[in-house]
Amino acid sequence: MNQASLYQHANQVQRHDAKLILDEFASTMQWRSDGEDALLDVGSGSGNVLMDFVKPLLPIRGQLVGTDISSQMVHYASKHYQREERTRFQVLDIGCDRLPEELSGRFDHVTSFYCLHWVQNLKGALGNIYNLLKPEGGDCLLAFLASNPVYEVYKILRANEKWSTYMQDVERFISPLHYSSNPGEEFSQLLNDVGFVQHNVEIRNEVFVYEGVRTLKDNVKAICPFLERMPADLHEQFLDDFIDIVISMNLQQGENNEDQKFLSPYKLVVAYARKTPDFVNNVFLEPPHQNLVKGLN
Ligand SMILES: C[S@@+](CC[C@H](N)C(=O)[O-])C[C@H]1O[C@@H](n2cnc3c(N)ncnc32)[C@H](O)[C@@H]1O
Ligand SMILES: CC(C)=CCC/C(C)=C/CC/C(C)=C/C(=O)O
Repeated sequence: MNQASLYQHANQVQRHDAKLILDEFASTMQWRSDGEDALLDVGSGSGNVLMDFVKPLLPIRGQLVGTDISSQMVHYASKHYQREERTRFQVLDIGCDRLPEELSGRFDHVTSFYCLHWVQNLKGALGNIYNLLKPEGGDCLLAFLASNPVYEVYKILRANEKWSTYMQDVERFISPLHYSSNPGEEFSQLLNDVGFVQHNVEIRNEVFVYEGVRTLKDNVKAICPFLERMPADLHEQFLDDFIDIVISMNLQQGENNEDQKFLSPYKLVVAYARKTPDFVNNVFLEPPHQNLVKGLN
Protein backbone atom coordinates (compact mmCIF):
# COMPACT_ATOMS: atom_id res chain seq x y z
CA MET A 1 0.00 0.00 0.00
CA ASN A 2 1.65 3.15 -1.23
CA GLN A 3 -1.12 5.61 -2.00
CA ALA A 4 -0.88 7.86 1.02
CA SER A 5 -3.61 10.32 0.09
CA LEU A 6 -6.10 7.53 -0.76
CA TYR A 7 -5.34 5.93 2.62
CA GLN A 8 -5.56 9.24 4.49
CA HIS A 9 -9.15 9.68 3.26
CA ALA A 10 -10.39 6.11 3.65
CA ASN A 11 -9.10 4.83 6.98
CA GLN A 12 -12.16 5.17 9.23
CA VAL A 13 -11.85 1.74 10.84
CA GLN A 14 -8.12 2.17 11.49
CA ARG A 15 -8.68 5.61 13.08
CA HIS A 16 -11.61 4.37 15.13
CA ASP A 17 -9.64 1.46 16.61
CA ALA A 18 -6.45 3.43 17.27
CA LYS A 19 -8.32 6.17 19.11
CA LEU A 20 -10.21 3.71 21.28
CA ILE A 21 -7.06 1.77 22.21
CA LEU A 22 -4.99 4.87 22.93
CA ASP A 23 -7.74 6.31 25.16
CA GLU A 24 -7.75 3.03 27.03
CA PHE A 25 -3.97 2.58 27.44
CA ALA A 26 -2.77 6.21 27.76
CA SER A 27 -2.67 6.00 31.54
CA THR A 28 -1.07 2.52 31.60
CA MET A 29 1.91 3.62 29.53
CA GLN A 30 4.96 4.42 31.65
CA TRP A 31 5.58 8.12 30.97
CA ARG A 32 8.88 9.57 32.17
CA SER A 33 8.84 11.97 35.10
CA ASP A 34 11.13 14.45 33.25
CA GLY A 35 8.80 14.73 30.22
CA GLU A 36 11.61 13.79 27.80
CA ASP A 37 9.89 10.71 26.36
CA ALA A 38 11.06 9.42 22.98
CA LEU A 39 8.38 7.52 21.05
CA LEU A 40 8.72 5.63 17.76
CA ASP A 41 5.66 4.56 15.77
CA VAL A 42 5.94 1.55 13.43
CA GLY A 43 4.03 1.66 10.12
CA SER A 44 2.75 5.24 10.50
CA GLY A 45 1.35 5.34 6.96
CA SER A 46 0.08 8.76 5.95
CA GLY A 47 0.63 9.95 9.54
CA ASN A 48 -2.81 11.15 10.63
CA VAL A 49 -3.37 8.51 13.34
CA LEU A 50 0.04 9.32 14.80
CA MET A 51 -0.48 13.08 14.75
CA ASP A 52 -4.14 13.13 15.83
CA PHE A 53 -4.09 10.50 18.58
CA VAL A 54 -0.51 9.62 19.65
CA LYS A 55 1.21 13.00 19.57
CA PRO A 56 -1.26 14.68 21.98
CA LEU A 57 -0.27 12.10 24.64
CA LEU A 58 3.41 13.00 24.44
CA PRO A 59 4.81 15.64 26.81
CA ILE A 60 5.74 18.94 25.19
CA ARG A 61 9.49 18.12 25.27
CA GLY A 62 8.96 14.60 23.87
CA GLN A 63 10.47 13.34 20.60
CA LEU A 64 8.31 11.59 17.98
CA VAL A 65 9.60 9.41 15.14
CA GLY A 66 7.12 8.04 12.60
CA THR A 67 8.42 5.17 10.47
CA ASP A 68 7.15 3.17 7.51
CA ILE A 69 8.50 0.71 4.95
CA SER A 70 7.00 2.80 2.14
CA SER A 71 9.02 5.84 1.06
CA GLN A 72 5.87 7.33 -0.49
CA MET A 73 4.10 7.17 2.90
CA VAL A 74 7.13 8.72 4.63
CA HIS A 75 7.33 11.47 2.01
CA TYR A 76 3.61 12.28 2.42
CA ALA A 77 3.76 12.29 6.24
CA SER A 78 6.92 14.45 6.28
CA LYS A 79 5.37 16.95 3.88
CA HIS A 80 2.16 17.25 5.89
CA TYR A 81 3.35 16.92 9.48
CA GLN A 82 7.10 17.50 9.87
CA ARG A 83 6.90 21.10 11.01
CA GLU A 84 9.12 21.06 14.06
CA GLU A 85 12.35 19.41 15.12
CA ARG A 86 10.80 17.08 17.66
CA THR A 87 8.70 15.25 15.03
CA ARG A 88 10.29 13.41 12.12
CA PHE A 89 9.53 10.57 9.72
CA GLN A 90 11.87 7.99 8.26
CA VAL A 91 11.82 4.77 6.28
CA LEU A 92 12.09 1.59 8.37
CA ASP A 93 11.19 -2.00 7.54
CA ILE A 94 10.31 -3.39 10.96
CA GLY A 95 11.07 -6.90 9.66
CA CYS A 96 14.66 -5.93 8.73
CA ASP A 97 17.67 -8.03 9.78
CA ARG A 98 19.53 -5.14 11.42
CA LEU A 99 18.09 -1.95 12.90
CA PRO A 100 19.73 1.33 11.87
CA GLU A 101 22.26 2.41 14.51
CA GLU A 102 20.57 5.77 15.13
CA LEU A 103 17.29 4.06 16.18
CA SER A 104 18.52 1.05 18.13
CA GLY A 105 17.94 1.31 21.91
CA ARG A 106 16.83 4.96 21.71
CA PHE A 107 13.11 4.89 22.65
CA ASP A 108 10.97 4.88 25.79
CA HIS A 109 7.86 3.82 23.86
CA VAL A 110 7.00 2.04 20.62
CA THR A 111 3.48 2.14 19.20
CA SER A 112 2.07 0.44 16.12
CA PHE A 113 -1.46 0.44 14.72
CA TYR A 114 -2.72 -1.70 11.83
CA CYS A 115 0.77 -2.57 10.62
CA LEU A 116 1.98 -5.89 12.01
CA HIS A 117 -0.54 -7.97 10.01
CA TRP A 118 1.49 -6.91 6.94
CA VAL A 119 4.69 -8.43 8.34
CA GLN A 120 5.16 -12.17 7.80
CA ASN A 121 8.29 -12.28 9.99
CA LEU A 122 6.36 -11.35 13.12
CA LYS A 123 9.02 -12.67 15.50
CA GLY A 124 11.72 -10.64 13.73
CA ALA A 125 9.52 -7.53 13.94
CA LEU A 126 8.90 -8.04 17.67
CA GLY A 127 12.61 -8.59 18.26
CA ASN A 128 13.26 -5.26 16.53
CA ILE A 129 10.58 -3.52 18.62
CA TYR A 130 12.27 -4.90 21.75
CA ASN A 131 15.63 -3.58 20.55
CA LEU A 132 14.25 -0.14 19.64
CA LEU A 133 13.44 0.31 23.34
CA LYS A 134 16.15 1.64 25.64
CA PRO A 135 18.31 -0.93 27.52
CA GLU A 136 17.02 0.58 30.79
CA GLY A 137 13.45 -0.31 29.78
CA GLY A 138 10.35 0.98 28.01
CA ASP A 139 6.97 -0.15 26.77
CA CYS A 140 5.05 -0.85 23.58
CA LEU A 141 1.41 -0.71 22.53
CA LEU A 142 0.54 -2.76 19.45
CA ALA A 143 -2.75 -3.30 17.61
CA PHE A 144 -3.16 -5.28 14.40
CA LEU A 145 -5.46 -7.71 12.63
CA ALA A 146 -5.41 -11.38 13.52
CA SER A 147 -8.12 -12.01 10.94
CA ASN A 148 -10.44 -10.15 8.57
CA PRO A 149 -12.91 -11.30 5.87
CA VAL A 150 -10.87 -9.36 3.30
CA TYR A 151 -8.37 -12.27 3.31
CA GLU A 152 -11.04 -14.82 2.32
CA VAL A 153 -12.27 -12.47 -0.43
CA TYR A 154 -8.68 -12.20 -1.77
CA LYS A 155 -8.36 -15.99 -1.93
CA ILE A 156 -11.62 -16.34 -3.87
CA LEU A 157 -10.54 -13.59 -6.28
CA ARG A 158 -7.18 -15.30 -6.80
CA ALA A 159 -9.04 -18.43 -7.97
CA ASN A 160 -10.66 -16.36 -10.74
CA GLU A 161 -8.45 -16.49 -13.85
CA LYS A 162 -9.23 -12.84 -14.56
CA TRP A 163 -7.30 -11.86 -11.42
CA SER A 164 -4.98 -14.76 -10.68
CA THR A 165 -1.95 -13.33 -12.53
CA TYR A 166 -2.00 -10.31 -10.22
CA MET A 167 -2.53 -12.31 -7.04
CA GLN A 168 -0.16 -15.30 -7.16
CA ASP A 169 1.53 -14.29 -3.90
CA VAL A 170 -1.72 -13.53 -2.02
CA GLU A 171 -0.45 -15.37 1.10
CA ARG A 172 2.23 -12.67 1.58
CA PHE A 173 -0.57 -10.21 2.33
CA ILE A 174 -2.55 -12.32 4.78
CA SER A 175 -2.03 -11.73 8.50
CA PRO A 176 0.46 -14.26 9.94
CA LEU A 177 -2.14 -15.00 12.66
CA HIS A 178 -5.14 -15.41 10.30
CA TYR A 179 -4.98 -19.23 10.40
CA SER A 180 -4.08 -19.50 14.07
CA SER A 181 -6.53 -21.39 16.31
CA ASN A 182 -5.26 -19.38 19.31
CA PRO A 183 -3.79 -16.08 18.08
CA GLY A 184 -3.60 -14.60 21.59
CA GLU A 185 -1.52 -17.49 22.92
CA GLU A 186 0.68 -17.53 19.81
CA PHE A 187 1.40 -13.80 20.05
CA SER A 188 2.07 -13.99 23.81
CA GLN A 189 4.62 -16.73 23.15
CA LEU A 190 6.37 -14.59 20.52
CA LEU A 191 6.52 -11.65 22.97
CA ASN A 192 8.11 -13.97 25.53
CA ASP A 193 10.56 -15.40 23.00
CA VAL A 194 11.99 -11.97 22.16
CA GLY A 195 12.34 -10.98 25.82
CA PHE A 196 9.13 -9.18 26.84
CA VAL A 197 8.50 -10.68 30.25
CA GLN A 198 5.58 -8.47 31.25
CA HIS A 199 2.79 -8.32 28.73
CA ASN A 200 -0.93 -8.35 28.23
CA VAL A 201 -2.49 -9.66 25.02
CA GLU A 202 -6.17 -9.54 24.11
CA ILE A 203 -8.03 -10.71 21.03
CA ARG A 204 -11.02 -8.45 20.44
CA ASN A 205 -13.90 -9.57 18.25
CA GLU A 206 -15.13 -6.48 16.43
CA VAL A 207 -17.59 -5.68 13.64
CA PHE A 208 -17.23 -2.62 11.45
CA VAL A 209 -20.14 -1.47 9.29
CA TYR A 210 -19.35 0.13 5.92
CA GLU A 211 -22.20 2.39 4.78
CA GLY A 212 -22.76 1.82 1.05
CA VAL A 213 -20.80 0.29 -1.83
CA ARG A 214 -18.69 3.40 -2.49
CA THR A 215 -17.42 3.54 1.10
CA LEU A 216 -16.40 -0.12 1.05
CA LYS A 217 -14.77 0.19 -2.38
CA ASP A 218 -12.77 3.27 -1.28
CA ASN A 219 -11.57 1.48 1.84
CA VAL A 220 -10.50 -1.56 -0.21
CA LYS A 221 -8.77 0.68 -2.77
CA ALA A 222 -6.78 2.35 0.01
CA ILE A 223 -5.19 -0.88 1.23
CA CYS A 224 -5.41 -3.49 -1.57
CA PRO A 225 -1.88 -4.31 -2.81
CA PHE A 226 -3.11 -5.98 -6.03
CA LEU A 227 -4.70 -2.91 -7.63
CA GLU A 228 -1.25 -1.29 -7.97
CA ARG A 229 -0.26 -4.18 -10.22
CA MET A 230 -3.10 -3.96 -12.74
CA PRO A 231 -4.05 -1.36 -15.35
CA ALA A 232 -6.27 1.39 -13.91
CA ASP A 233 -9.11 0.54 -16.33
CA LEU A 234 -9.53 -2.84 -14.55
CA HIS A 235 -9.85 -1.38 -11.04
CA GLU A 236 -13.63 -0.87 -11.05
CA GLN A 237 -14.22 -4.39 -12.43
CA PHE A 238 -12.01 -5.86 -9.71
CA LEU A 239 -13.88 -3.92 -7.03
CA ASP A 240 -17.26 -5.04 -8.47
CA ASP A 241 -16.11 -8.66 -8.24
CA PHE A 242 -14.92 -7.96 -4.68
CA ILE A 243 -18.39 -6.68 -3.73
CA ASP A 244 -20.13 -9.68 -5.38
CA ILE A 245 -18.04 -12.02 -3.21
CA VAL A 246 -18.81 -10.03 -0.05
CA ILE A 247 -22.53 -10.36 -0.89
CA SER A 248 -22.15 -14.13 -1.49
CA MET A 249 -20.56 -14.36 1.99
CA ASN A 250 -23.77 -12.87 3.48
CA LEU A 251 -21.95 -9.81 4.76
CA GLN A 252 -24.47 -7.44 3.18
CA GLN A 253 -27.51 -5.80 4.80
CA GLY A 254 -30.20 -3.93 2.85
CA GLU A 255 -31.02 -4.25 -0.84
CA ASN A 256 -31.14 -0.71 -2.26
CA ASN A 257 -28.17 1.52 -2.88
CA GLU A 258 -29.35 4.01 -0.23
CA ASP A 259 -29.56 1.63 2.72
CA GLN A 260 -26.94 -0.94 1.69
CA LYS A 261 -24.43 -1.76 4.45
CA PHE A 262 -21.51 -4.21 4.57
CA LEU A 263 -20.44 -5.95 7.75
CA SER A 264 -16.84 -6.78 8.46
CA PRO A 265 -16.37 -9.06 11.50
CA TYR A 266 -12.68 -9.15 12.43
CA LYS A 267 -10.30 -10.09 15.23
CA LEU A 268 -7.95 -7.43 16.54
CA VAL A 269 -4.83 -8.22 18.56
CA VAL A 270 -4.27 -5.58 21.24
CA ALA A 271 -1.01 -6.00 23.13
CA TYR A 272 0.77 -3.94 25.76
CA ALA A 273 4.25 -5.05 26.82
CA ARG A 274 7.02 -3.71 29.04
CA LYS A 275 10.73 -4.20 28.58
CA THR A 276 12.42 -4.58 31.94
CA PRO A 277 16.04 -3.40 32.23
CA ASP A 278 18.57 -5.46 30.24
CA PHE A 279 20.71 -5.81 33.35
CA VAL A 280 20.35 -7.65 36.61
CA ASN A 281 23.08 -7.19 39.25
CA ASN A 282 25.02 -5.16 36.67
CA VAL A 283 25.25 -8.14 34.31
CA PHE A 284 23.75 -7.55 30.87
CA LEU A 285 21.61 -10.40 29.62
CA GLU A 286 20.49 -11.14 26.08
CA PRO A 287 17.12 -12.83 25.38
CA PRO A 288 16.11 -15.60 26.16
CA HIS A 289 17.96 -15.11 29.51
CA GLN A 290 15.68 -12.11 29.90
CA ASN A 291 13.07 -14.53 31.24
CA LEU A 292 15.22 -14.84 34.36
CA VAL A 293 14.21 -11.32 35.35
CA LYS A 294 10.57 -12.33 35.86
CA GLY A 295 8.99 -10.32 38.64
CA LEU A 296 11.42 -7.41 38.35
CA ASN A 297 9.52 -4.11 38.31
C1 LIG B 1 -2.90 0.21 7.30
S1 LIG B 1 -1.51 1.22 7.35
C2 LIG B 1 -1.58 1.83 9.00
C3 LIG B 1 -1.13 3.25 9.08
C4 LIG B 1 -1.29 3.91 10.46
N1 LIG B 1 -0.56 3.24 11.49
C5 LIG B 1 -2.74 3.99 10.81
O1 LIG B 1 -3.12 3.45 11.86
O2 LIG B 1 -3.50 4.62 10.07
C6 LIG B 1 -0.20 0.05 7.44
C7 LIG B 1 1.15 0.68 7.18
O3 LIG B 1 2.15 -0.30 7.50
C8 LIG B 1 3.21 -0.15 6.59
N2 LIG B 1 4.02 -1.38 6.59
C9 LIG B 1 3.76 -2.56 6.00
N3 LIG B 1 4.78 -3.42 6.20
C10 LIG B 1 5.70 -2.77 6.97
C11 LIG B 1 6.98 -3.10 7.49
N4 LIG B 1 7.51 -4.31 7.28
N5 LIG B 1 7.65 -2.17 8.21
C12 LIG B 1 7.11 -0.94 8.42
N6 LIG B 1 5.91 -0.55 7.93
C13 LIG B 1 5.21 -1.46 7.21
C14 LIG B 1 2.51 0.13 5.26
O4 LIG B 1 3.38 0.73 4.31
C15 LIG B 1 1.39 1.05 5.71
O5 LIG B 1 1.74 2.40 5.60
C1 LIG C 1 -16.78 -6.82 4.27
C2 LIG C 1 -15.34 -6.81 4.01
C3 LIG C 1 -14.74 -7.97 3.34
C4 LIG C 1 -14.63 -5.77 4.40
C5 LIG C 1 -13.18 -5.61 4.22
C6 LIG C 1 -12.86 -4.24 4.58
C7 LIG C 1 -11.40 -3.88 4.48
C8 LIG C 1 -11.09 -2.79 3.52
C9 LIG C 1 -10.47 -4.46 5.23
C10 LIG C 1 -9.06 -4.07 5.23
C11 LIG C 1 -8.30 -4.72 6.30
C12 LIG C 1 -6.85 -4.27 6.32
C13 LIG C 1 -5.84 -5.18 5.78
C14 LIG C 1 -6.63 -3.03 6.83
C15 LIG C 1 -5.34 -2.33 6.96
O1 LIG C 1 -4.25 -2.89 6.88
O2 LIG C 1 -5.38 -1.12 7.19
